[in-house]
Amino acid sequence: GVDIISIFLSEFGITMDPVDLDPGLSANVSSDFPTSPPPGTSKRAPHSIIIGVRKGGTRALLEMLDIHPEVAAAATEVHFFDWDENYAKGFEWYRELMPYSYPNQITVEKTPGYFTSALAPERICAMNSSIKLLLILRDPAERVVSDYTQVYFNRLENHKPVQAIENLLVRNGALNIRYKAIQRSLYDVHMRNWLRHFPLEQIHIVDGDALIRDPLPELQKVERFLNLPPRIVSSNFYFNQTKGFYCIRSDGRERCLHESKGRPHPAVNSTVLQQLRSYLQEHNRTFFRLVKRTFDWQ
Ligand SMILES: Nc1ncnc2c1ncn2[C@@H]1O[C@H](COP(=O)(O)OS(=O)(=O)O)[C@@H](OP(=O)(O)O)[C@H]1O
Repeated sequence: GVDIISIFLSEFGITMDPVDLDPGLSANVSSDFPTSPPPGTSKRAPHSIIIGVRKGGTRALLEMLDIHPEVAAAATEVHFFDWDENYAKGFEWYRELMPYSYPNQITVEKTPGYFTSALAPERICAMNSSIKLLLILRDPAERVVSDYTQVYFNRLENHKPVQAIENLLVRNGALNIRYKAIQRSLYDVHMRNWLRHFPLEQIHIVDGDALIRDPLPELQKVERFLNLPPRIVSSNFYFNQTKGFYCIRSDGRERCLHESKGRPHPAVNSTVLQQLRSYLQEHNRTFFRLVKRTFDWQ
């Protein structure tokens, strides 16, 4: 049940878990916003939430969706539904953190921790049971390595000791399935929790690997899901050779995501990686059945 998941998730890796630093874009975005709200705008509860997954490409998805003139994106991660101390501040506190938007716009926030939070689904459902949810997922084994890499760099920055990924993935010769990064990649476990509160049709899954290779088709699917008129076009994206990722061109400006997005991953011992992949395989299959769709995660 839900409690078992949360106990399981919180049991291991707390000490190595960073506050989720997500600086967003490297370009100066704040200068776009005037100090007083534009006439005719207001702060409104989100019409859609990007619920995760951590390291799935949530920042890229939000920034790319924000190209759309009818989208108003929250500037920072809010962590309202997954952090009890924020949830206790109440709904008005949450709404205040939303961007000013015009009546024809939809408000979108992203907090990657919602997907693996035991309580976020019922809390979001209590706010708005017909809200449209966006979930961006990538190959769950690759996600584990990305998660490790994020923690690794945060620890380096904070002058804390770091470990090789194999030391975290393996305990006493076996795969350490209690490692938090692995737990977060059990998409079937978390998805079940969401499907208890929302019908599958209300959760659109964005293929995070496809978004990296070619963002436009994934964004077009999101436009349709959100009933937005098609406004995002191929010239909104250009491949930056130095970064090795697509960057955004919009309103006459070009910008890439922050340098913490798209970091090189460490090489993982192939036997350990194989152990990880075979452990995830059964969970992936269950997940495909749950969402009535497959992904090329192998
Ligand atoms: N266009 C573009 N530019 C840069 N990075 C991109 C892009 N599209 C997707 N990604 C992938 O996004 C990964 C980070 O995911 P998140 O933003 O969800 O991370 S976080 O949970 O908010 O920390 C990040 O993971 P890493 O590669 O491990 O750094 C990227 O692979």
